[in-house]
Amino acid sequence: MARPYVLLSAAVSLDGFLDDTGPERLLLSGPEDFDRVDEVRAGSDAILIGAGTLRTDNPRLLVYSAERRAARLAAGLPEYPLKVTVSASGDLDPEARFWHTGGAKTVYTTDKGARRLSGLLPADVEVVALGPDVEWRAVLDHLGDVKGVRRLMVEGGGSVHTRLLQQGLADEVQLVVAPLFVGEPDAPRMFGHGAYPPGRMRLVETRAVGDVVLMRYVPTAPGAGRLASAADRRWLEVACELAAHCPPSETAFSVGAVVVAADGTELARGHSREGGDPVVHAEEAALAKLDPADPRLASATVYSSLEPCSRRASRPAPCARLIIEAGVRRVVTAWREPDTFVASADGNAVLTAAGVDVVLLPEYEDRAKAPNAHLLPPAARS
Ligand SMILES: NC(=O)C1=CN([C@@H]2O[C@H](COP(=O)(O)OP(=O)(O)OC[C@H]3O[C@@H](n4cnc5c(N)ncnc54)[C@H](OP(=O)(O)O)[C@@H]3O)[C@@H](O)[C@H]2O)C=CC1
Ligand SMILES: Nc1c(N[C@@H]2O[C@H](COP(=O)(O)O)[C@@H](O)[C@H]2O)[nH]c(=O)[nH]c1=O
Repeated sequence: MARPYVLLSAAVSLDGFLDDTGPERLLLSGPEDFDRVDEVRAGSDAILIGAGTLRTDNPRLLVYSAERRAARLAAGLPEYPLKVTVSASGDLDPEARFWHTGGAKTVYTTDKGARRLSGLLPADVEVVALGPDVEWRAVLDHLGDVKGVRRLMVEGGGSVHTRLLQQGLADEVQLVVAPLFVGEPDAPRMFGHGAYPPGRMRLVETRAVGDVVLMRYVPTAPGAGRLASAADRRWLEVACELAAHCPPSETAFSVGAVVVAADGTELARGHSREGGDPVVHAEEAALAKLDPADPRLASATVYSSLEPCSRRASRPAPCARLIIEAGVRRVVTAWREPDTFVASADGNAVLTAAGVDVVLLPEYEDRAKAPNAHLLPPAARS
């Protein structure tokens, strides 16, 4: 399962609105920013909007620069990214410009919505019925697994942005603030009410683009239970990067680990053989940096590039036990331990039996394996 990277993109007024209540679409971006948006579109495999935006804005959602379209073709990509919309009701105007411009189009809808749309839309539009409801995880899984979308740009509107962020499914927010006011209480906002991931997002870039300011944020708060969030993927990537920086060894794995509080604060990180200790494991090194009485451990997540060990010769306590004793209730890992040093390692099962939620994200397995390729038989290296 390879879910796409999900980038939320929008422009808001200084008082936080996405649009006004007038009949015309409010242009918040200036020419320079619309050109930047065009560039982001050209770098995406698909562009998604909610049915509300389709009905209100009647957008085309094209890549307007001929050079960018030519570059896509030269790279072996379709001239235009796939256009995607999501509608529970199936209340979509077949005359809308969305259907009659650009390249391929897909609609995600309910079984009921699909019945309503049957025979209405142009024949080349794919209608995907996802059951009684449209679950965002199902949409993203279908886009990744079936449509081969790796990078998805979401261009609103407010309901779609809100749901994706609240469900922990947004990998990045690109928000532009435009120097004007809307001042209408009923105008749509970028984000609505409800429960958002806790804590602070991480600011990764600010840039003036003409008279607007672009801010790029990435999520930090781990997911909950056995469902993986976008932030989980980012932290697991950090663990895999740490694994790549371990002192090399012929007799032990290179592993990276990060301990992250529920609000997205990094509590500690560690890697194999850290600090000149030839046998220390990544999770052990990270947990050793924390006060065992730290109250944040009970709701923290441990990210480890390799399944935590359940048996070891070098030290009495395996990492699965250290994690359980630390009071941590959630572990995210990329790679099940192979039989290289221990037969039938079962750290994930030990953790699960102790009530810890274990999330395995096999799409990161190759990254976790990379610094360990010399320890694996050729067939198991990727
Ligand atoms: N300034 C900017 O950058 C942008 C501004 N906008 C503005 O935003 C406004 C539109 O926002 P909004 O009204 O919130 O509409 P949205 O575009 O967010 O679409 C909401 C609709 O999407 C469908 N939908 C969303 N989630 C689901 C789900 N889980 N299951 C099923 N269907 C789902 C529903 O369609 P259905 O009702 O058919 O069931 C729902 O009504 C417009 O005024 C537009 O101009 C939009 C984009 C960018
Ligand atoms: N108004 C607004 C945006 N609106 C987005 O652009 C879509 C229309 O694109 P197009 O069909 O190419 O004209 C529209 O439906 C909505 O998703 N985007 C922005 O970056 N800045 C803006 O100020």
